[in-house]
Formats: sequence, C-alpha cells, structure tokens
Amino acid sequence: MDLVVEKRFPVDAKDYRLYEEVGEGVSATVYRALCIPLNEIVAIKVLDLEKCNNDLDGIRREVQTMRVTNHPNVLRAHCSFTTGHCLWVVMPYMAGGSCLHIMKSAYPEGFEEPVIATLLRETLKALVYLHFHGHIHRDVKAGNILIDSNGAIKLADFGVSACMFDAGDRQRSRNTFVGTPCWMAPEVMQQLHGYDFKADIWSFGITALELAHGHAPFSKYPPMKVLLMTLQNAPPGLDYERDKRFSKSFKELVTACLVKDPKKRPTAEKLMKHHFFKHARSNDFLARSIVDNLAPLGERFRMLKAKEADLLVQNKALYEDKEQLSQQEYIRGISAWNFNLEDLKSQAALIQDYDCMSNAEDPNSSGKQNHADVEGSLGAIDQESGRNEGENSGRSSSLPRHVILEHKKFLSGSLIPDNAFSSKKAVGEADRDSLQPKNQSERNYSGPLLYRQRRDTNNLPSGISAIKWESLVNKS
Ligand SMILES: Nc1ncnc2c1ncn2[C@@H]1O[C@H](COP(=O)(O)OP(=O)(O)OP(=O)(O)O)[C@@H](O)[C@H]1O
Repeated sequence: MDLVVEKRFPVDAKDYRLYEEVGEGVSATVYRALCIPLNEIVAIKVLDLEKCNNDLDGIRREVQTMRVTNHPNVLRAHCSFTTGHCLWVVMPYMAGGSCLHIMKSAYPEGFEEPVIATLLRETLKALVYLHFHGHIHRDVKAGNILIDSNGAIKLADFGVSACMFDAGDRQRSRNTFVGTPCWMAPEVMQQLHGYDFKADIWSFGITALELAHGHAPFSKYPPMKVLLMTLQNAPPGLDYERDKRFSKSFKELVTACLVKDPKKRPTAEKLMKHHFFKHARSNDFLARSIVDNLAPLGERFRMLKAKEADLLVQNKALYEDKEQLSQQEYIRGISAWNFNLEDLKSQAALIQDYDCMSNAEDPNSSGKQNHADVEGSLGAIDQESGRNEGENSGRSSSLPRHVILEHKKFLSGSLIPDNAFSSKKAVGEADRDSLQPKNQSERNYSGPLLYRQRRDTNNLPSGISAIKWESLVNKS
C-alpha cells in the first residue's frame, strides 16, 4: 500500500517568494508564488484584514471551508497564516486561471459544447461533494471555476458559502441575500422561505449559459434590474437562433436546472446522471482545447486589466458622473457584486425613477411575465420604498440613481490565529509595505453613499481605477 505523506507548507511569509499578480477579487489579491522550502509554485491569496469591512467571520469561514474540504474538484488551501495585518491563504496554483478569465481573453462567445460538458461535469462533482457534506457554495459561476495546466478543474471561493448543518448565526445566513445577482436563484432573492443547496443548482444552470455565451444572462443590467428580471421573466434558456449549435441534451440540462421552484430542480447527484454528460471528455482534452495555447496567467491578467483601463478611459470621456462610470464597470462584468437584501431595499427606497417593470430587451428574455413570482418579494421591497409601479418611468438599462451595495460574507471558524484580528500587530514598516495588498482602498464615510476605488495597478495609466459601489452602513 502506498503511504501518502502530506506535504507541510510553512506558515511563515519568509518561506514564500511572491511573483506576479494573477487575480483580483472584491476582497483579495491573488499572486503566483514560490514556496521556497518545497520548491513548489503556489497561489497566495492576500487579504488585508484591516480593510475587510469587519467581515472577519466571513474570512474565517472561507478559510475554514478551504482547509477542511478534500476533493479533487474543490480548491483546498494548503495553509493560511497572518503576516502583519494581512491574511495569506496558500493554495495550489491553477495556471489556467478561471473559466471567466479564459473566455474573456480567448473565447468571448463562449466554449464549444464538449468543453462545456467537461467543465460542467467536473464542477458538478464538486457540488455533489459539497452538498453531501452540508455546504451550499452560493457563488457558483465561471469566475470561480479554476483550471490548472493539466486541465484539472477546481471550484473555488468559499467566501459566501454556508453550512446546512449549522445553527445560530450560520443558520441565519441561509436566510440572507448573498451571492452574485446574475447567478442568484429566485428563492435567494425572494427571501420568503429561505433556501437550500438547490440554490447552487440554479447558479449551475446560469453558469452553463455563461459558458455557452461568454456571459451570464442579464449581465448587462444593473443589480436591481437583474433581480426583477430573474423574478419576473421566464427562466433563461438556450432558445435562440445562436443556440442552434447546441444539442438537445444540453438544452434539457439547462431547463432542468433553471426551474423557479427549487423543489422541482434535480439534486447535484441526480444531475450527474444526465445524458448531457455523455459529451464530457477528459481533463487532458480540456488542457489541449482551452489551456495549452494561452499566454501565462499573469500576462493575461495584465492584458485584461489594461483593456479594462482603456474602457474606463473611454467611459470617463463619455460620462462625467461617477454613477455612470460605475454603470460601465457593471457592464464590463458584474461578477463581484455581492450584496444583501437590506441594501437592495435601501436601493429601492432611493430609486424614484427606475423602470421597475420594464421588460427585457435582453436576448435571453423570453418576454414572458411571471407576476406571481414577484408578488411576495417585490411587495416587500416596494412597501419599504413606498413606491408603486405607476411611478416608474423608463430608464430601463441605467443604474438606479443610488446604488448601495455591500460585499458581505458570512462565516465562523477558528483556523485564523486569534492575534490575526488585533489591528496593530508588531511588524516592521518594511514588512508592512511589502505585505500590504495594493488593491485596497480607504473607506470613505463622507456621505450616505460610498464608492470604493479599486487599485491602480502598475500597469494602469495613472489615475485610472475601477469604481465599485459599496454600502456605507457597516452591518456586522
Ligand atoms: N489558486 C489560484 N490559482 C490561480 N488563480 C487564482 C487562484 N485563486 C484565485 N485565482 C484568481 O484570482 C481571482 C480572485 O480570487 P478570488 O475569487 O478567490 O477572490 P475574492 O476576493 O474572494 O473574489 P470574489 O470577488 O469572487 O469575492 C479569481 O477569479 C481567479 O482568477
């Protein structure tokens, strides 16, 4: 019998050499790095704990989930430790990056069906495992499906995951509104009866469409509109002219996932048996089809950032006002827009002229209305806002006048050392500088709304930064 000796990754920053940046999320920057004693390339996710919006429980939970999971399709952390005021999470390096990244750089119209089938099957294996162990991922999307140089797939980012077996705070988190709007199941938005792991199946269906088209349905709309369209319209599907290239079984798979009633959606385990997955191939096939010809991840990341910076420059010329600029960032990709119901209610309360009921010009919309679906949830929002449908006038694809969003993550756990959260740990200035992730910005409490300036990278023209709306209200 082979004895598998688990490698012990050091928990000291001195044992790692950070190379280039390969990813950036709402809360973290990810670097390619070398683990010096093991001579192994890893990815290190760096989170600045001083700037985490008091969301330390969320971070603890993410790290804990990443440490305890053990499945080839789930990204597992090798170790984590604090250095200065930063948390470093050391994990396997996924040289292909995320599927979203790959689509943005090389497949803007989406992947071919055998590639999609293979990606989805591997992702589904991760969901079967997570659901079996009581976890709801809550943020399944192409941006969280990572691929390595051998074509192996891992589902990442447990920042908003929840555990079905928890009581207390974590249980309550399943009645909260977390995730990313385009991928979010109607019952998560509705907040009527809570939700369970079937919410991941909806997101999985949306991810299938994302991989097929290069973007998620409704991705060009602001969050409030996505919410309304998801609740009002018939579920999106592969029903359009451009979808003729896809097989009947793919269409059936998507339809099965995107049923509004969660009880009628299949479990991950049942879905695994769907005949669509007969089209799935090997990891090797994925490596050959979508990874082998790509530039190194860091280079692609830099190019995408530069492209985004260009877009912002153009937009800046077009739009003077920051709300409009934020809208443009939204159009570029809303993957990082996590927010909660209270924020949405606040949005609704502030919106005077938002075209609430306007139907989609979106090609994914079937145009069918489902008012029954909206009654409960929107009733709640509208009551709060004291607004009725008649007051809405058409600004159908513009960002609501005031968008208040909060990136909020929920969790608990104890893998992070206690001292991690004392804000001023003894650390030399030099250390501080080198450990400080560059993308975090100071919060601004100067008004009812806050927008966060994301970092200007070295590669961005000076003064260009993406803007992300964030809630002023600290809800922890
Ligand atoms: N292990 C890894 N190997 C290679 N690239 C990675 C790895 N982990 C993350 N990335 C890249 O970094 C990006 C940001 O990472 P991640 O999603 O974990 O950050 P986050 O702040 O939690 O994001 P989110 O905005 O989804 O909340 C990913 O989309 C991916 O492109």
